[in-house]
Amino acid sequence: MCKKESPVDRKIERYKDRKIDSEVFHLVERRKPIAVSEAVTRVMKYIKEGRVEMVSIDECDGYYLAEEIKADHDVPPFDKSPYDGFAIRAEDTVSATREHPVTLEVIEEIGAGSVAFKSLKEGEAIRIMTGAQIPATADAVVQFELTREFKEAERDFIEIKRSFLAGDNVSKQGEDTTKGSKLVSKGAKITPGVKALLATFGYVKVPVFQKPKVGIFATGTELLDVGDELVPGKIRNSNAYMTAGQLKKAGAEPVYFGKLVDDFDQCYEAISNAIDQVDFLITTGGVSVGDYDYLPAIYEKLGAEVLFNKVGMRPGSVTTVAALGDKLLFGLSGNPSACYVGFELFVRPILLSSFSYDKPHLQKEKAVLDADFPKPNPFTRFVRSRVSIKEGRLHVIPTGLDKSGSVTSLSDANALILLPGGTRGFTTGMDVEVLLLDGEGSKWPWE
Ligand SMILES: Nc1nc2c(c(=O)[nH]1)N[C@H]1C(S)=C(S)[C@@H](COP(=O)(O)OP(=O)(O)OC[C@H]3O[C@@H](n4cnc5c(N)ncnc54)[C@H](O)[C@@H]3O)O[C@H]1N2
Ligand code: MOO
Ligand SMILES: [Mg+2]
Repeated sequence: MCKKESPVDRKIERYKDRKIDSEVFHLVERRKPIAVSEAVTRVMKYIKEGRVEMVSIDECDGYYLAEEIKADHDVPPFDKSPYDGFAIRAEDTVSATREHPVTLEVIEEIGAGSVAFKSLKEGEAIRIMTGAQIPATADAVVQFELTREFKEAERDFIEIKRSFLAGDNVSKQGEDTTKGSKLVSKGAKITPGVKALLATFGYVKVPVFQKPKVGIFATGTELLDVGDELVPGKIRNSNAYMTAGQLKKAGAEPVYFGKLVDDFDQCYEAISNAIDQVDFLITTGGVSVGDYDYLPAIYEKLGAEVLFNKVGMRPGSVTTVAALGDKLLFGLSGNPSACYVGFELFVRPILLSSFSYDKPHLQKEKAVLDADFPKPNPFTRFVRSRVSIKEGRLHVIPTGLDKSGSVTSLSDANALILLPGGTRGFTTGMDVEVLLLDGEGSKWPWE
């Protein structure tokens, strides 16, 4: 029976070329950190426009438009009444005053959705409701409140005590938009307001970018399922659920493949089988330099090109991205805060770019720091934080323990304070940069 390779044997084999003399192996791989902006740039070289599909208007919320929306007719499509009242000929009211009102005979009544049969002659009015098409021969509308109605010999009349001009109280055809106008760009997120336009212009089916399928594996022998009881040495897998939530929020479809124990062969097998089933693959954990951190060796065996494996940032310095052909494999850190930040900085922008969304990166703003942050920042630091508006200014405060292993600082965070590498000693009241987790995004927030 052949002996199973130990993690140390495996490292010796992997690093044998990095020998500095005949005796000494570097069992710890030395990684050279690159700047966050450079790392994001390397990922963004892999942008591919997403596939287009038609979805029912009932199901299109949260998708991104794959085509611009253009008005194919005027809105409103006809002159219409903005009030409940009477459609009149303005010229009939020229002499109307409080003392000498004019009297008009009401010859027909129309509600919204109906069109008048009769045409107005001098001295006549048509009772009209809000939204109804203005009769061809009318040119103004008088609200009920400005008239006095009366009956005489079984006929209906109104009295008007002031004059009106042609066009008064008429919502003109095309006043909202005219046929041919560009209204919403390709790549826009479908919001309730966009849906109103889709419905207005008859989109029973909406052309959208398909949600990319993004596979998730959580690696770690210590991981329990959510429903498992805690046992010594183990923790529940939170990253898979967090990442799935981030994917859904970014408009992608998470495909959770489950958790993997730290065993090279099992991880390699599962990962290589999953790649063809998804557009992107995320793994969490196992990317650092530990004995059971197998992702680097798995990328090597897959023949994937590692775009980077060390970024000058905290948390998430070990975030690794590899490309297998044109498919990206995101090796996010196992530490929950590092995993979260790695997703927001590297995964989210390429997903949004595949929808032609023009602000795929987190939105950068300035905020007033509401707490001291004395720690030094050897690397660019992303502090999980909460922004709020106080007296018209954006304020920010960290949401909890600032360690990459912290999970509790994430629940309340709606921003990341961005502290440049090489700085220290931020104090209450200072201006800092923040990246908004729920903002509309930015084209490029990096220097
Ligand atoms: N000698 C060194 N050690 C470490 C370095 C280093 O440069 N030299 N980097 C540290 C940094 S920075 C980070 S971040 C972590 C990254 O570790 P991995 O990405 O390899 O992740 P694991 O080792 O698998 O786990 C780390 C941590 O996260 C917990 N974890 C893992 N998966 C999950 C999950 N799905 N849900 C919740 N928590 C999870 C795991 O139990 C560990 O506590 O490495 C440092 N070490
Ligand atoms: O990758 Mo680690 O998160 O920098 O702490
Ligand atoms: Mg590790």
